[in-house]
Amino acid sequence: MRVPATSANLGPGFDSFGLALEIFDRVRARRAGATLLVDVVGVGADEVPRDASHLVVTAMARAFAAAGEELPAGLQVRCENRIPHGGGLGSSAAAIVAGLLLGRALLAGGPDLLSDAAVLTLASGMEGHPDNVAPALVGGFTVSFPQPAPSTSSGGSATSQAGPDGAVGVIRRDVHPDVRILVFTADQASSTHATRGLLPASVPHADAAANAAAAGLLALALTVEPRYLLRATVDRLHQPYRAPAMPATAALVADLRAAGLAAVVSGAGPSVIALTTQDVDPARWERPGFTVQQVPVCRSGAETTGAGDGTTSAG
Ligand SMILES: Nc1ncnc2c1ncn2[C@@H]1O[C@H](COP(=O)(O)OP(=O)(O)OP(=O)(O)O)[C@@H](O)[C@H]1O
Ligand SMILES: N[C@@H](CCO)C(=O)O
Repeated sequence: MRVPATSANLGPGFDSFGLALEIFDRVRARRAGATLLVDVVGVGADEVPRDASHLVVTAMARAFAAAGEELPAGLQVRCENRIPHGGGLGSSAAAIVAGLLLGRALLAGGPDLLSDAAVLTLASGMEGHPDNVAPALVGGFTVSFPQPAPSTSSGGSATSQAGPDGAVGVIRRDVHPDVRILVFTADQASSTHATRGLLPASVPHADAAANAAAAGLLALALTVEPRYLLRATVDRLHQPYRAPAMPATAALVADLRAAGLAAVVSGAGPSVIALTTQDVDPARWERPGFTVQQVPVCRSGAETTGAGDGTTSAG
């Protein structure tokens, strides 16, 4: 199967907004032999485990467990990775989504046992937030939100909290065709877990209000009114608190914004994306520590292709 990179938050949409990008990890799995074999090539190959603790395998096991089954002992998994690990481009979400979808595909009657909605909720639970896994699954621009539990949905409002099962909903839209995405991939890695620890437990009301206004505007700017992109990508909830841990990222975002480009920290950083309708030469923005390229939005999300021989692949 092939799963896209994703950029989460997009400035003000902390833990909710996400965008799928045409940079792909490709993963294959098949029932074979009597033991688990994990083969990894590409980005991060020297750093990830080759046993059942590999994130793709963990997610496959989670899909089997959700169907009341155990992961088969004999399994071959091959990962060809292009999404940088710890870069803020959704590598862990891609691994989780790949594992859950491959696990479902290898289960007899998998799609009946595990709906797409169930996969989204399982993936969000594993990742800890839905904003990367949602676009990795469905592509495009996504807004994720807590779903009220079915038992409480009648009369529920848009402000309902997540149900007891932590169910997640998603709305997907195509990005306006004039919007181009520049991706500044950082050479350095940064742990999302660590940089979430930099965020305060509470924020000033004025900052929350500013983010609410920007997030609403951004949903419109990305889909119908791109001229508002710069104003819509102001964030006061996470980027200021993370800036001291990634000064080069903060400086790049500031420089791009000063030039009129709607730049934001990608996910938890340290990579950066800029959203623009201008015809920008990426070479003009080359910086030490970053690789810059224009990347199309991935409209399709994760794609699975069964080989019909017990092999399931994405990509
Ligand atoms: N393809 C993969 N295979 C196995 N493990 C992976 C894979 N991708 C990510 N991981 C695990 O997830 C960690 C990175 O996750 P983390 O959430 O910190 O960063 P990210 O997902 O790249 O960035 P962000 O969540 O900000 O978009 C890696 O260090 C590794 O342990
Ligand atoms: N919303 C998450 C995204 C991580 O990719 C965060 O900013 O921590």
